[in-house]
Formats: sequence, C-alpha cells, structure tokens
Amino acid sequence: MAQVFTLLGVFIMTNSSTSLKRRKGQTKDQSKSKKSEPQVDAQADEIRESRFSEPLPTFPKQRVWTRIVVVLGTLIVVYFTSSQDKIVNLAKVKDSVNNRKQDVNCAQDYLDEVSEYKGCIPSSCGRVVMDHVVTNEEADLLLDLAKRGLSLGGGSGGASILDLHSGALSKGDVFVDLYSSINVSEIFTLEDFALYIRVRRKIQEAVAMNFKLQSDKLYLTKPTFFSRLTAAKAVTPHDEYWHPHVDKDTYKSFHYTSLVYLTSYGSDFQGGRFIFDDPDNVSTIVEPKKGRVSAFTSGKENLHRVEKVVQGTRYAITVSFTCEKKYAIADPTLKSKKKKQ
Ligand SMILES: O=C(O)CCC(=O)C(=O)O
Ligand SMILES: [Fe+2]
Repeated sequence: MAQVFTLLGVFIMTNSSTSLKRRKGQTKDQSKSKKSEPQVDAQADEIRESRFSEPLPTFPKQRVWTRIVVVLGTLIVVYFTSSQDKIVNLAKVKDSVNNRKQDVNCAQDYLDEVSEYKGCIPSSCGRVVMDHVVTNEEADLLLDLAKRGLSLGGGSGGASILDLHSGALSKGDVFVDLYSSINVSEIFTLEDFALYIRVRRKIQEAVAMNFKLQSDKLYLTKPTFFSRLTAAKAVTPHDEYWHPHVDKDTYKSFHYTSLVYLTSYGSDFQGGRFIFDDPDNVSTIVEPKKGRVSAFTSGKENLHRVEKVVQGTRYAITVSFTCEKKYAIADPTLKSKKKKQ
C-alpha cells in the first residue's frame, strides 16, 4: 500500500507544479501583451492585477480531483489484483513429462535434520513430476486393487483410505482393520502385492535419482496408503483433505513424500488438483493424471493442499520414505495378513 501512496504523492506534486507553470506562463504572456500594447489604460491593468491575485478558477481544481480519483482507483485495482494468487503449472494433464523438477530452498529445520543422514541429503529441496515411472497398465491394476479394497468399507465423508500394510480402512466415520474381518487372500492376490512392491521400488529409485540420494539409504515408512476423494460433504476432520499442511509436521518420520495418481483431473474428476502454496502468493499446481508420480521433500518448503473435488472420484497412493532406519516398514505381504480368529 505504501507504493500506492508514494505514487499518488508523486502524481499530486506533478500536477501542482504543472498548475504553477501554467500560472507563470500566463503572467509571461500578459507581460508580453503589455509590451505590444503600451497604451492600455489603468483600469484594464487593475482588472488584470486583480485576476492574478484571485484563487485559481474551479475548473482546474475539478480536473485535479478527477485525476486523483482515477489514479487512486487504478492503483487500488492494481494493488488488489497483484496480491492475488500467481499460478505456476508444474504439470498439466496434457503434458507428458519425464522428470520435471522444480528446486526450492530447504526449510532450515528440514535441512538440519536430513543433514544427519549421509546418502539421504537432497542435492536441493523441491518437487519433481514423472509420467514414465509407472505405466498406464500398472496404474489401472493399482486402481482395480484400490477399488476392491475400498469396496469393503468407505468413509461417510469425502475421503477414504486403505492402508495395505496395516489393513486400516475407512468405514463410515471410523477406521477399521480390514485384515481382522476378512481373509486377505479373498480379495487380494499375490500379484497385487508384487505389483505394489514393484511400483514402490521404482518410485524409490526415481526419488533417489532426482534428489541425488543413495537409494539404499531411503526406507519406506508409514503411513503409506491408497486414497479415494469425492465431492461428498465432510463428516469427520479426516475428510477435510483440502487444508494446507506440511507432511513432516503431520508425520514425523517423513523425509520424502511421493504420490501416484490413478485417475485423471478433468476426465475422471473435477477439482482435486494438487497445489504447493509457495511464498509470495504463488500456487504451483500439479494436475493429477493416471500413472503420474509426484515426489517432494517433506519439509516446510513444500506446504501443500489438495483442492476440493467437486465432481467424480479421485484415486491416489501416498508412498512415503524416511532416512531414519528405525522408522522403516517392511513391504506388505499376502502371507502375513491372516484373518484373526
Ligand atoms: O493426494 C494428494 O495429491 C496429496 C495427499 C497428501 O497431501 C498427503 O497424503 O499428505
Ligand atoms: Fe500431504
């Protein structure tokens, strides 16, 4: 706003000096005409003198005020429009990207923490989008897996999750343990787990490559889950997925977050874009697309949110990695999930 007032001040000063010049100019002209008409009588001189000593006529004053109003209005519009979001599209659905990376400065606390893990320190913090790590076929199979699992539960609000590791599944307003109520081999196959493990390993390699890490210094960590988002009204706070958050604040163990999208923005659902809320009101947007992987450092440098889904169903997998071995989790296996008696 300071700029607005500075500009306004400059404008008013410019305007008053113009008025002054105009008045000076008038005096000069008058003296010129005096020289060319030496016989002007005393009465006319008196009238001229009294005209110059009078206040300025009202017409220029109106012009000044009109200009002030116009300039002020323009500056206010400029001020408010410039304080609105600036959009950066990191990856749109129509794009097909290999490794589209955007570097950002690491948050100091993230850097301090991660610096303790040799081989797990990013070359720079940031985000990367990759459309060729997970194939379309793998994405379709993972989508089918997610639908099968979620068909046994499903939240009453707009967000449902399925965690293949723990068996946590949204059901109504709560989470249930899927593996305690069913024999897992009734719904999932060995191939499902093999696919899940293959995909998560490919993602781990891709994260390591893009952030220049040693892949074996990264460990899968929890929670790692499938998500299904719809436009249904939120029932519990868990349904409010659209709030800006920092993954590392929510989950202490996270150092790298990755997302695999199983459906596409624009065709399978509307809304639901992934947004990094960057400094200076910049919104950096990733449009979810089937098979697209988005990965980022999990610190405060990557504050983010998911837009509300307004139509359709959005499926994704959150796959998270840590540098801290004690937070590592094993890959899920079909065998270890037995129906509890
Ligand atoms: O599904 C997404 O795009 C992001 C989800 C997310 O922010 C999270 O799981 O922490
Ligand atoms: Fe997140």
